[in-house]
Amino acid sequence: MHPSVLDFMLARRSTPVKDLAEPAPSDKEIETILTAASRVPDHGRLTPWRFILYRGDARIEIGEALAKRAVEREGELPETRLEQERNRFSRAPLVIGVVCVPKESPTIPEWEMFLSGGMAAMNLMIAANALGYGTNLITNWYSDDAEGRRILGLAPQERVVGFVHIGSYDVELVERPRPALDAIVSDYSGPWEA
Ligand SMILES: Cc1cc2nc3c(=O)[nH]c(=O)nc-3n(C[C@H](O)[C@H](O)[C@H](O)COP(=O)(O)O)c2cc1C
Repeated sequence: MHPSVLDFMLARRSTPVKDLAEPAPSDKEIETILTAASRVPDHGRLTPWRFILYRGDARIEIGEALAKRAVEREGELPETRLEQERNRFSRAPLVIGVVCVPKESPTIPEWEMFLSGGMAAMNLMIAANALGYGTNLITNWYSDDAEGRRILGLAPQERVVGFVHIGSYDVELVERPRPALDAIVSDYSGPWEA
């Protein structure tokens, strides 16, 4: 591995969505980002994912629809909350939805298709970061809601891997605690026993 890739991986972190601003990646950069995102392990070459670009006015229309859906689910809501829902997809200049598209397979479990989707999302973020953009993957309530997914353009059988918010930023990224390796790594010590 090139040392700069390792340095990047050892320091990478997400950018808070509130700090993601214009300019968004250009069309050419988006193509590069999505080419990298498509280059991931994929058991059986099923391509069990796709990408949806949310940009421009579409983000405003989605916000209105999500605010309406939030009221359907929860009843009357304060204006501050409605404003939060309206802004969900317009806070960052570009949001890319990573969508898992389960494929029929006699041998490959759906679980592995989701894992491949997660890898696509990670590659997508790394590529955007390598081009100098900040990223943050969000799922939120609308990923868990069939009508929310429909509003966002997903078919009934599809699921959200994550909505990757992307933009430029000029803030210092604050580090967060990371797990200590000795808490999560061990040598194999035989079959599990309860
Ligand atoms: C599958 C998944 C879903 C997430 N959904 C949300 C979310 O809905 N809202 C949120 O504030 N953060 C969410 N996060 C966390 C953000 O991505 C968070 O900023 C990120 O994990 C920060 O860690 P990092 O700096 O190591 O990238 C989610 C993370 C994952 C992996």
